Amino acid sequence: MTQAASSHSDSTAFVAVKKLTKRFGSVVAVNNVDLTLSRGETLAIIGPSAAGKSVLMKCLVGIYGADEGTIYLDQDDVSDTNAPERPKWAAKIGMLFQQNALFDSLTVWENICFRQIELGTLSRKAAKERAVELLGLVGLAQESAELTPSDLSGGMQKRVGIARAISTDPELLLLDNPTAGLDPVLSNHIELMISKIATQRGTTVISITNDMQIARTRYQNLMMMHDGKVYWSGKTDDIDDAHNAHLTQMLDGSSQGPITMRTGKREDGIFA
Ligand SMILES: Nc1ncnc2c1ncn2[C@@H]1O[C@H](COP(=O)(O)OP(=O)(O)OP(=O)(O)O)[C@@H](O)[C@H]1O
Repeated sequence: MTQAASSHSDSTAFVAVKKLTKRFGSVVAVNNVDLTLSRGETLAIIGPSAAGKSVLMKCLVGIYGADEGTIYLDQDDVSDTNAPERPKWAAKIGMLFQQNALFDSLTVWENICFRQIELGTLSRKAAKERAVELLGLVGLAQESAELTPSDLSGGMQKRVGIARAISTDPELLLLDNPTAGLDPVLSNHIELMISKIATQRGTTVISITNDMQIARTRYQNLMMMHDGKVYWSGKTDDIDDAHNAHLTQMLDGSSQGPITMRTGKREDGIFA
């Protein structure tokens, strides 16, 4: 994935982020971040609060443009929000937002196929059929289709959000904390479902999580962010006990600032 771990050159990369920086006033939310992923690869992004994880994801989906650096998706330059290639990518990216971003005034099925209804790419009848099919895929009963988000539990809302994110059969799936606030059993269930979707459809998945165990077991690659920077990135298979202990400490805040990982991959000059 990232330069340290990928065996692919940038010309074959599906996601290629180079020296990306995004500021809000004096806050450097994303600071000189590099990220390279091949098509069909999965990546977990972990890091403490305000690390820049969500802002990075919002740059990828096109909500924010790059202040510096570039974002290429399948070799299309989408660094700016108004890049000519951006509209094409709107349909090729599915995203689950941190708070699900479901519309309370719409039914579950209308939420799931919101985009298709708005753009008129599906009739309402076809959209409902598609939504019901997706409900089955995320493990919800078809009777849920006529409910509204406020009728659903947090876990069910997450599933509806994921169903909406995959409703266009996206090439790139971005998930901002798909298991936040859920109990471990449900978290595991949802992550298993995401792995299956990615494998069956060949989808490239980038997911933010606060759970090291899930990151290590369900994703091929891991990137740790802190203060807008990448502090570690590599294959999850390469994470040994020492990495795991240090990364977990950074994640839960019990380690302050830069740490030395003798066995770690050098990234951003932090690890020796
Ligand atoms: N729209 C915005 N305007 C101003 N500052 C912002 C905006 N969005 C994010 N930030 C700031 O950018 C920094 C990174 O925020 P981000 O949401 O990416 O963090 P995060 O790693 O996703 O954290 P969390 O896990 O708590 O969601 C934070 O300092 C945040 O306050």
